[in-house]
Amino acid sequence: MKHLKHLNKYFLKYKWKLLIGLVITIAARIFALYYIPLIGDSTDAIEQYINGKIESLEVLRTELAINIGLIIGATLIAAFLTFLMRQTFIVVSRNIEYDLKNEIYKHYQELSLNFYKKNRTGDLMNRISEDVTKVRLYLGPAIMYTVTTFTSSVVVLIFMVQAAPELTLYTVAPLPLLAFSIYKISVAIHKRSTVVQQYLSKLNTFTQESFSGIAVIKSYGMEKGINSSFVDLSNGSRDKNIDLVKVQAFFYPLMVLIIGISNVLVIYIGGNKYINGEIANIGVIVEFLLYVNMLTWPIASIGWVTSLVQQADASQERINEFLQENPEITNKKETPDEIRGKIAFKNVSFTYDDTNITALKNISFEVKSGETLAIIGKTGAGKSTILELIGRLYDVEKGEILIDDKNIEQLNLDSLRNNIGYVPQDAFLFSDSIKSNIKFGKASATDEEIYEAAKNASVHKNIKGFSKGYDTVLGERGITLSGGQKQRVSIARAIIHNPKILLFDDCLSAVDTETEEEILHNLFKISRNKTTVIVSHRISSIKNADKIIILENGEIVQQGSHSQLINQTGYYKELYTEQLNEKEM
Ligand SMILES: Nc1ncnc2c1ncn2[C@@H]1O[C@H](COP(=O)(O)OP(=O)(O)OP(=O)(O)O)[C@@H](O)[C@H]1O
Repeated sequence: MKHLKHLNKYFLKYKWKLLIGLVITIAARIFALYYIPLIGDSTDAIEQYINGKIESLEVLRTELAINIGLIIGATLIAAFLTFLMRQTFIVVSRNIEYDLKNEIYKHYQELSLNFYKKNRTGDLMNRISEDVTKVRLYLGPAIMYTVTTFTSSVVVLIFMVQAAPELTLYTVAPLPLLAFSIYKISVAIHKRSTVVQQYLSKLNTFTQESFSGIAVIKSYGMEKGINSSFVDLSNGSRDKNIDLVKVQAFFYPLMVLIIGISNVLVIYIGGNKYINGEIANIGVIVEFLLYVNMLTWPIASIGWVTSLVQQADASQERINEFLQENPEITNKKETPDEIRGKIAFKNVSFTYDDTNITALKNISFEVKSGETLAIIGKTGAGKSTILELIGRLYDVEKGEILIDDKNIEQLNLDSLRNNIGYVPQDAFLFSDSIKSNIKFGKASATDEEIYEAAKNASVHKNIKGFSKGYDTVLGERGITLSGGQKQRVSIARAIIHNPKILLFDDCLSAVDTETEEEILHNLFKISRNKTTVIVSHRISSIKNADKIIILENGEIVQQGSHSQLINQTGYYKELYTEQLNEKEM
């Protein structure tokens, strides 16, 4: 139970509703059980009439009519109170579920990129959905049934002991066995349903991947192979489901068996006692039969609830594990900073935690505010890493990164990030309209501003060509943009953000040289007062940069302007000659 302590703050938040729920539950159970003594009473009245103790049929009728009226009244009140009970406990559990999901989601958003690399997306999703659902079963049904079980048991036992103390002992004796057996079955059900769930996620991942990769599957003619893998997985899933059903099949027969035993005990022992005159009225036996049946579900639910609580505790442990994870990148300064855009790296070395790859070694350079820096180098040289470090997606362990001559870690994180427009290598667009995707860079942007940004990214004409224009929906529900179109929408998003620092990570690779020229020309105009860092493999994209650095295996091997570099032997000159020849061919 120790992990569930995390939820105490929510219990405190909803304490009044829970308290009201408790009072309503107690009242509901008292009214729900009230009909049993009345039935006992009515049976006694009939017995007394048969024995001649009540002489007139009229008196018997009146007594029965009063009892029936009371039973109907009590049942109606109990039904209404039960409705209110669910309205309090279950509604509180839904509210806490909502709060908990928000808490986890907010925390996920604060965690650093490293966290996302170390943990699989499926796992993150499971903890915020499946695990929270399990915790909700503890918050709602488990607590509600615990309260009802406790109240019902106390009320029933008081009624039973009052009517016949010794008979009570015999009749309730098998019930703990019922609770224990249900607990055992619930645990077995839980184990097997976990396996069923695992198979289900395997099946889901498999089908999702095969649908996403359908073009590859078809072009390689792999449909049959994929189909047989799916059948294998489905067979596994079916077998595990059958295993689960086998255990579930025990649940109700076991309950019926144990209730049966209790009923037999009531009739046998109660009957004997009545014959021996130890019990005065036959109504007591009728009452006991009803009590035993009333007790069965609450007692059985002890086992079920225990297993629910155990599952919830395990789930909460998984949730807490992520909630206790501290963001590696933290804001160390509360007051905002004005960013002008000067960037300097001083002997920066950087190693990725997860792969232990040293991506940058002793890197030093400086870009003045408003200047353009270009980075070029072979694949894996560390170019993207430099951009990620400027956006402080990671902190460096060796050396220092300065923005406007201040250590990047001492700047207000929001100010820094709000002043950066980052276009990553793989343009990511949301499954939403093109307009919303561009507006992501500036929520308050007007249509004119959106068109202007798209024009500067040379994608306006393409968008206008779609039948729904800027309202065209992208992604699974909509159209798929070409690689170059995606890159340009992503550039428009960065432009509309109007940041002080623009970071372009090889984001013109999928556009033709003519469009590239056009975009670069536009960028030159709009980035006059912005610092721009462009990563590219094409000399044409970077030749106008104020400074160019050439990276090799994480080290700067050359730096200078285009005119300086083409006159030096090295990678830059080789690439330039190669690309010049390609153009001429
Ligand atoms: N998120 C990451 N986690 C671990 N290692 C990484 C990560 N990103 C990059 N690396 C490693 O760091 C090195 C530098 O990668 P980086 O992406 O910076 O190179 P790049 O020059 O941008 O390459 P490309 O031109 O192919 O994009 C590579 O060896 C890469 O495998």
